[in-house]
Amino acid sequence: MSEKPEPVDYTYTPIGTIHSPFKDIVGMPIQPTGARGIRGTIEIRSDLKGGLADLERFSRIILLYSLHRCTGYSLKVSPFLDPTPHGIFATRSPKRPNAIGFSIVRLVGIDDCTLTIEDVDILDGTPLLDIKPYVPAFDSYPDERSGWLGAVAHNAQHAKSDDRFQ
Ligand SMILES: C[S@@+](CC[C@H](N)C(=O)[O-])C[C@H]1O[C@@H](n2cnc3c(N)ncnc32)[C@H](O)[C@@H]1O
Repeated sequence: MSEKPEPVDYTYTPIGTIHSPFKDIVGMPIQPTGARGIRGTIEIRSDLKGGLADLERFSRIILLYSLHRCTGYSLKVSPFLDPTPHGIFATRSPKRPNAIGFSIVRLVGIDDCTLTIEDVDILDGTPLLDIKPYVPAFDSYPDERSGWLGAVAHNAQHAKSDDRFQ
């Protein structure tokens, strides 16, 4: 019988900090589609500046960040867009076993270690873990099934967060 591997803990050091107009997790956009044109900035650590080379030629970037104001989680949640509970991994709810957020934002410009971005659904002061270029040829599958979100995803354009994940 093969032995079950021991789970390993990983530690990540943030590569920078995301700044946005949102100081409170309540009453803010729940996805970038509901934050069109809302501007923020990212301050990248100065020792990582060289890694920003060539990024300005991409109009969208993928941000992976720590949802640092969340503590704890439930395996079933009633997400913002549906009163019916769903398994946490079938939702984008912020309270998760590993509270990692994912947003595809517009890259407006880069000045030294400061990135200006738009379509920001992220709290001010959020620690940034990684940036990847958004590549439609890699990352877009518009004809795939969207589960329970298929019928309601468009509501994210207007929905605002409440206190259910505080
Ligand atoms: C529904 S989550 C979606 C985030 C991301 N677009 C995703 O899909 O992973 C967005 C909500 O998380 C909350 N939030 C944003 N930044 C956060 C942070 N740093 N810590 C805790 N909650 C945060 C806000 O209430 C926001 O409306």
